[in-house]
Parts: sequence; structure tokens; C-alpha cells
Amino acid sequence: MKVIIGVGGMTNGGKTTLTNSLLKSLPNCCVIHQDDFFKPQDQIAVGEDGFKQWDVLESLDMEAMLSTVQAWARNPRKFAHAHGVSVHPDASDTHILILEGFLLYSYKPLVDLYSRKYFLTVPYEECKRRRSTRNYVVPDPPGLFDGHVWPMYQKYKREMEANGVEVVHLDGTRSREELFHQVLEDIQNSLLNHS
Ligand SMILES: Nc1ncnc2c1ncn2[C@@H]1O[C@H](COP(=O)(O)OP(=O)(O)O)[C@@H](O)[C@H]1O
Ligand SMILES: O=C(O)c1ccc[n+]([C@@H]2O[C@H](COP(=O)([O-])O)[C@@H](O)[C@H]2O)c1
Ligand SMILES: [Mg+2]
Repeated sequence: MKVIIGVGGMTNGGKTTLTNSLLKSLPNCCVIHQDDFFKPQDQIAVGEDGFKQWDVLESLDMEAMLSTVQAWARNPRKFAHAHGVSVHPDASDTHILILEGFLLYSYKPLVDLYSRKYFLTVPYEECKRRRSTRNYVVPDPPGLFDGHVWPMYQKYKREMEANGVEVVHLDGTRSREELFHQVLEDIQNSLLNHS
């Protein structure tokens, strides 16, 4: 059995933190981080607002991300080995892939592949506060959060809702441990229902 799980939602909702905990606890579990598919800086468009448009789908090489997912689906065992994930020879034939990122449910070719689509959010103030403490490869210029990041988050979320994409909402203000246990239990239950 092959299961793809999305850990999506807003920037600084806690996606990467939650994913790293899940990886340690789920058997035969690989991960693909959407952040690894940002295009090079010189290919990122500059908007009329003067900001580099990092938070739009066109800034990500989604075709390459999809190819990586397909490589996992063709041979999860080989993919796990290639990515340093240990697969026990006697392990059950359940293979899990976590996709983690802020625009997981806005790219049509991926949207039907998920068994479960988690969506982490925190209130605006908390998101802005957490973001101000982050050190991205390309640092945020002043005003980026209110001028670009937050408006794009709202736009893609509205589109997702208009398209009827069903997600499991997670309250990112809960503790790391609570979120981890909630999601682990939910995944384990959905694995039982699939088998
Ligand atoms: N449940 C949580 N409660 C409080 N802070 C959190 C929680 N999860 C993550 N954080 C913190 O919030 C920031 C963003 O977390 P991260 O997992 O990198 O988010 P994302 O990948 O969604 O941008 C980090 O400083 C992290 O330590
Ligand atoms: O990783 C990069 O190269 C990178 C370069 C510029 C910006 N980012 C930011 O990375 C954010 C997504 O990552 P995350 O962990 O905050 O969800 C997104 O809001 C972008 O603005 C990321
Ligand atoms: Mg992250």
C-alpha cells in the first residue's frame, strides 16, 4: 500500500516541525519538501509592488516536484534507499510519502494524489511574529509580509476553497506535542481504514 500525506498550510504554521516529528515515528516514511523546488532567484518575477514574487506557484518548479513524487510511486523502496530512509526487509508493505509545503493544494496534478491533506494555520499576528524570527536563504525585505506573503496566502486559500479542495484543518497554536499526537493518531486511523 502506498499513501501520500500532505502537510500544508500557511508559512510558519509549523509544517516543517510537525513533518520532522512524523518522519521519526512512521514506518517506511519518506518526505519531499516543496521549499526544495524554489526556482533560482534570477527567475523570480518582480511584481508591480517591487517585491520578488516568491509566494506564487510560478516561483516553484512544480513539474520537478511532481516527477519526484512519481519516482517515489514507481518504486518507494528504491526511493527510500536513495534518500537514506531505512526500510526493514520484513517491514509491512506500507509506504508513506509526506509532501510538506505552503502551496501543496494549488497545483492540479498533485491534488488528487493525497490520502489526507492537513492544513496548518495560526492567526495573522502570530504568523507575522514567527516569520520575523526566521532566516530564509533570501531574507525578507521590509514590508514583504504585509505586501506579498499574507495577500498571496489569502488568495491561494480562497481559490482552494472555491475549488472544493477538502483539507483537515490544524490549529498551529497548539503545542508541538499535541499536534504531533493528533496527526499521528489520525494517520494511523486512516491507514487502518485503507488496509
Ligand atoms: N506548535 C508550535 N508552537 C509554537 N511554535 C511553533 C510550533 N511549531 C513550530 N513552531 C515554531 O514556529 C516557527 C515556524 O515553524 P516551521 O515548522 O518552520 O513552520 P513552517 O514550515 O510552516 O514555515 C519556528 O520558529 C518553530 O520553532
Ligand atoms: O527557500 C527559499 O529559497 C526561499 C526564498 C525566498 C523566500 N522563501 C519563503 O519560504 C516560504 C515558504 O517556506 P515556509 O517554511 O515558511 O512555509 C515562502 O513564504 C517564501 O516567501 C523561501
Ligand atoms: Mg517550512
